[in-house]
Amino acid sequence: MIIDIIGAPTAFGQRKPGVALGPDAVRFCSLKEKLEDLGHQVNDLGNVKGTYGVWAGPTSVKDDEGLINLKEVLDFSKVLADATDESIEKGHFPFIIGGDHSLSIGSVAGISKHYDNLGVIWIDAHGDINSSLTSPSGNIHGMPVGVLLGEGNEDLINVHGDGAKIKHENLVIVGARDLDSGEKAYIKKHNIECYTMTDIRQNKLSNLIEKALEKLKSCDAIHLSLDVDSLDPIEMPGTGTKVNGGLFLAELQEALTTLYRSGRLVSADLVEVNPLLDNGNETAVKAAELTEFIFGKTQL
Ligand SMILES: NC(=[NH2+])NCCC[C@H](N)C(=O)O
Ligand SMILES: [Mn+2]
Ligand SMILES: [Mn+2]
Repeated sequence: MIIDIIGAPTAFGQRKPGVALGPDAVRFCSLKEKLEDLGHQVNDLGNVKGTYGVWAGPTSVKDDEGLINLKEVLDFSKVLADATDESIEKGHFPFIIGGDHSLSIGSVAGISKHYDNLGVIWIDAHGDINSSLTSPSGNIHGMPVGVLLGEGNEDLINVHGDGAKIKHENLVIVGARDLDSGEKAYIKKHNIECYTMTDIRQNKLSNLIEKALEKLKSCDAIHLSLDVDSLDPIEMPGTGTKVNGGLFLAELQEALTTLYRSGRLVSADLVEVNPLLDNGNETAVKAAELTEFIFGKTQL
């Protein structure tokens, strides 16, 4: 396939410095060469730039709805949506490296324009399914799934086309272990497919990915959104909202192999690598290794 690497160095969706350095930290792990070795053609499109630069900084402000850095997130989302839309339009596979998880508002908006029934597999310790009404923090990186489902701030919902970008039945959350009370209620109310860490320990991750693919069988394409905090902090120390009791690298590699073999992925985000919180560059190195499995690496 033809892969477009799109760096999305946004930090506006949260309040810890460093996550905007994620795209370069991952790309510097010979990412392009690694994917070329797997037989793909790879275009590194560099980093997307919003009007407000990359640093949220201490000037972050809450608006009336309690959202932090709304205008910056909105601006970045629009620019990124144009980039992913264009990549899909060309028949390429956009691979977006973050940056914080608010970037998925834009990346998925651009991709979803091309499909009637885009499925999303969201691998994350968190649900990211808050809205301004339920968010405990005001950080928009805790809200992208909510926004994509059509909840919360209208301007965010209407990025790159009016209204919701995905349907409740086309979403599967995997690896959840730190859901806010409003998120738990929302997931139950809308009957959203959600595999917690307990489910994963009882059933095995790759089996649950098979189940997710079955659940999404009527989708015309699938987008993967991979938050590195889905992995245990022992594996991924360099990320801003760590939660103990997470995935191990080997089981996620196996699950990504299952996803790759399905042939149904059309796009993916890899988010929340923060080099300033890392041990050396360990998290970015492992993120680059995981990326190889998204694109078909085998161990034999
Ligand atoms: N993409 C992430 N790391 N999200 C963390 C969200 C944490 C918390 N649920 C919040 O809404 O503030
Ligand atoms: Mn997330
Ligand atoms: Mn997370």
